[in-house]
Amino acid sequence: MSISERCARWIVGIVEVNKCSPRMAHRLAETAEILKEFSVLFFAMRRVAPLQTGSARIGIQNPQGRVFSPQTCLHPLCQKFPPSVRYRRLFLSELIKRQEAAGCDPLDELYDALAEVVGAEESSESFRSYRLPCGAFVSLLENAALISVGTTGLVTWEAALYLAEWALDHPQLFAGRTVLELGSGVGMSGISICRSCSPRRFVFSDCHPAVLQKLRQNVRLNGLGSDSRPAVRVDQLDWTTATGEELRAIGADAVVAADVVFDPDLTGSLVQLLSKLLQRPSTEAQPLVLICSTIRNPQTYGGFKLQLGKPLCPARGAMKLTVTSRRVFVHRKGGPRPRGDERTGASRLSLRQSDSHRAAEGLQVTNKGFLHKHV
Ligand SMILES: C[S@@+](CC[C@H](N)C(=O)[O-])C[C@H]1O[C@@H](n2cnc3c(N)ncnc32)[C@H](O)[C@@H]1O
Repeated sequence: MSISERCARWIVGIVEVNKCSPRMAHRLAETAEILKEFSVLFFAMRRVAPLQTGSARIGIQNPQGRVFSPQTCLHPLCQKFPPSVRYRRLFLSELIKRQEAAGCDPLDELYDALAEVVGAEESSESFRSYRLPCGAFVSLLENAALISVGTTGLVTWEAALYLAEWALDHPQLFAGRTVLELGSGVGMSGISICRSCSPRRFVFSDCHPAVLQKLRQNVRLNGLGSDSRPAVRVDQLDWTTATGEELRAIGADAVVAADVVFDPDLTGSLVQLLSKLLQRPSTEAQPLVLICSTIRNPQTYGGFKLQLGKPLCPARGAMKLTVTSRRVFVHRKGGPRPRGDERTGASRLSLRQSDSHRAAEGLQVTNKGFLHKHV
């Protein structure tokens, strides 16, 4: 009997029981939630430690423990876009160890999968897949190291997840628009926006050749291209050299960027670029410009805002963008504050990473200055 047949049998069994047991219905719903959480953590290569709590919560010693594997290491997505060899090895060893310790017979398929990764060679790149709220995954080829070949652009940074999550909550700001992303890196925010916010056109951009190569690969892997909907392009665009003409030709109605404020030597050119993007005749609408940042060094970030204030004449405007360590909010100035449950709601892209409690901030940049709020 195949794993899926065995699982199906188990789930049917539970559903049968569930018909006459509210307690079981509650347990089934809890199990489904834990499995989803596991699947999200596994495919985004997050720490395997929650396996302990998760397995304790749904009881790894009984057949339920077996449902972890079809949602993770035995899921077809794991074949198509596998997480790193090292991660799979750790995950499988832990899963098998826990099942054995609980006196339960691990599935043969788990031993087979472990044997496969024990002998496999480690690579400097592997896939991370991020589950969108609609249930689909964005799968990205990323490097293992945060900095490699002289760039930070070969991994997804936390601000990209925040930006994606915020955009997914505000699709109306992107629907039908031409969106330009600056410093796209491996493409997480942009691909999520393309998949969930219905822009008309999306232009990814970066300056580094290795990043552009990986970005193009990821865009293709996620079914996007010049003929897709939205129509997508990947441009080489360097903040230090991009001209006003080049930017006007893109014709962006919205500009987004995640984690682009990290180097004090670059902030000047980034601010100049933003000014060029916002310089439009008074008859034309200003593009919406949203920058999402992780604040690692308050001096670097403060310097960015200081420079942003100078050429763009700081002024108070109509919208505030708020980023917390878990979620991003926008609300009209003087309008209703985000609801309490929105503030504390669980992150939909599972943003719990090592630096998730670091301060983060979102800015809306206008030609009159920027609007922001620290949290
Ligand atoms: C920290 S990474 C962020 C990548 C992605 N936005 C994310 O959050 O995952 C910074 C990105 O900015 C790009 N970058 C740095 N300097 C740049 C410049 N002068 N022009 C264009 N892109 C630049 C890097 O190549 C890199 O992809």
